[in-house]
Amino acid sequence: MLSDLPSLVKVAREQAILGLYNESMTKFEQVLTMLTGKDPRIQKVRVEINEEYNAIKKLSSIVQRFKSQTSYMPAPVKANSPDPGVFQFGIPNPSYKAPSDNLGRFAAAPFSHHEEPEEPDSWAPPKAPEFKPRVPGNRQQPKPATRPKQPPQQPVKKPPESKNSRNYEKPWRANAVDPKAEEKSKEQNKAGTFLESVYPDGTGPDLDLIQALERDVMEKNPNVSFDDIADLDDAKMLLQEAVLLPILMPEFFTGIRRPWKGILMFGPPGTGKTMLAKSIATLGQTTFFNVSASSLASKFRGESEKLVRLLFEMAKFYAPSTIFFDEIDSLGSKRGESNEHEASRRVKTELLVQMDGVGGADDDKRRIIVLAATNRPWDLDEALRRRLEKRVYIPLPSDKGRKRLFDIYLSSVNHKSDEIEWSHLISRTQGYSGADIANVCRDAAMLPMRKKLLQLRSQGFNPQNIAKIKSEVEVPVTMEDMREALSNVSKSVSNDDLEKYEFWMKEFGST
Ligand SMILES: Nc1ncnc2c1ncn2[C@@H]1O[C@H](COP(=O)(O)OP(=O)(O)OP(=O)(O)O)[C@@H](O)[C@H]1O
Repeated sequence: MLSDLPSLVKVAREQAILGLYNESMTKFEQVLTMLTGKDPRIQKVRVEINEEYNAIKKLSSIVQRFKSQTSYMPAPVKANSPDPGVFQFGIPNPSYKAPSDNLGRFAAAPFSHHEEPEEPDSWAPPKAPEFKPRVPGNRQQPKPATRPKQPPQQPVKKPPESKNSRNYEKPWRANAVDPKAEEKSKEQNKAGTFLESVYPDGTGPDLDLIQALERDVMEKNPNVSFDDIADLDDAKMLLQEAVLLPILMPEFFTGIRRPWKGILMFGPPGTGKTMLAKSIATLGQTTFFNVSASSLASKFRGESEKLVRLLFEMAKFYAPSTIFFDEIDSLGSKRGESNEHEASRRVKTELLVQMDGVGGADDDKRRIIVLAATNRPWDLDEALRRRLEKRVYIPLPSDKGRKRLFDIYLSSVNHKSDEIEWSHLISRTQGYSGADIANVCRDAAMLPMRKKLLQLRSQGFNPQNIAKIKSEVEVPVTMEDMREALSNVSKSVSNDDLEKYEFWMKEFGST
């Protein structure tokens, strides 16, 4: 991971030189996020990069301020104007709003605990004069016609090789980061949390995002086994081969045999795609990150790209990891308002960049598995589809699968297995998804209680009456209950949709 830093810093500097400050700052932010750990050498580099970042930030805000002058309406120059020559920008447009820092919170106070005076011997950004727009009231006070003073040009000196000066080449020299020490500090970091490694002093600008990821997205142990999932033998086999083997025998999966960048599970809703992702994470003993792609673009609006970046950083930290994007199509398709679309476009771009890094030469990158699921594969953005190299169809359960589903879901309730007409249930539930069958079983298991409650209706629902029926509701589920439940719960997938899945599978699917 650290091996990418020199090139990233180089690009960031070049962008700064070209005046692409926002792009440059984004790169520097990336670098700062990567510079984690308590190793004093890494921290030293971090401080130096942070200084460089702050200098560019300052420069950027000065430029922003200059740009904002274009929002001023040119004022008619009066012949007897008391102050004709100071500024030619005229009267401020009342609707004008100062441009907010479009970098958001990340740039608001990023890693800025090391504000130091700039050192001219290393890298002194040219200082532009501070521009203060005039307010109309100021026109009364005449001022001499003058241009804002330019600061004296500072000669750019070659950085001396002294111990205390900042030399931007130094950190990336071979001996700057000792690989062994890096490995060790990595191990030390792994003892703690990602948050501790990013913010050793417990606070930082992205604290809330990292906490949200750790709280809502990360599951250390999803605890779902293949046995909990009915049917889907082909999908299980394919996922084992595509996901688990590269973790277990990484030396084999190199070159053309490199692991897949991402795996897409597509098919009707409620067929066990999420369960499969969890079971793969459990089997490979990986940390599981369960991300709802639709909430990425809405809930974390404005911060979604950063969230994606942090997500992959976190996944590397806790590697081996499985990142599961549910409803991945929501990142590809256009939706409603224009700003919403823009937000999802940006987050998708970041996702593509991050996915390109998965499976690379870096050990941690190899041990990240990206799984995604969708019920609408035809809505998937092409670029995303290309990265999701393996595309697995998760169909409705077969006859055998439906029998297994009934076994799984009725096993937790008392039922008379001999009296149940299994063949009728199996044929009657043709076209039902796993989730539909779970609903049938739940409904059947609730029926005895519902019937009792109906009897109670006339007497009223009070604690005494409820206590009376408690023992009476624990009766076995019968075939009659199953029939009734079947008439209450319909299938949720249409035949038209099934045809669409088959068609898409033929066109883009993998076997
Ligand atoms: N093959 C299966 N084996 C066991 N349970 C299943 C199976 N398929 C679906 N289920 C049941 O359906 C519920 C929903 O499954 P899951 O969330 O994995 O489906 P999904 O395909 O991810 O659905 P969606 O596309 O709507 O997100 C599960 O909690 C489980 O109760």
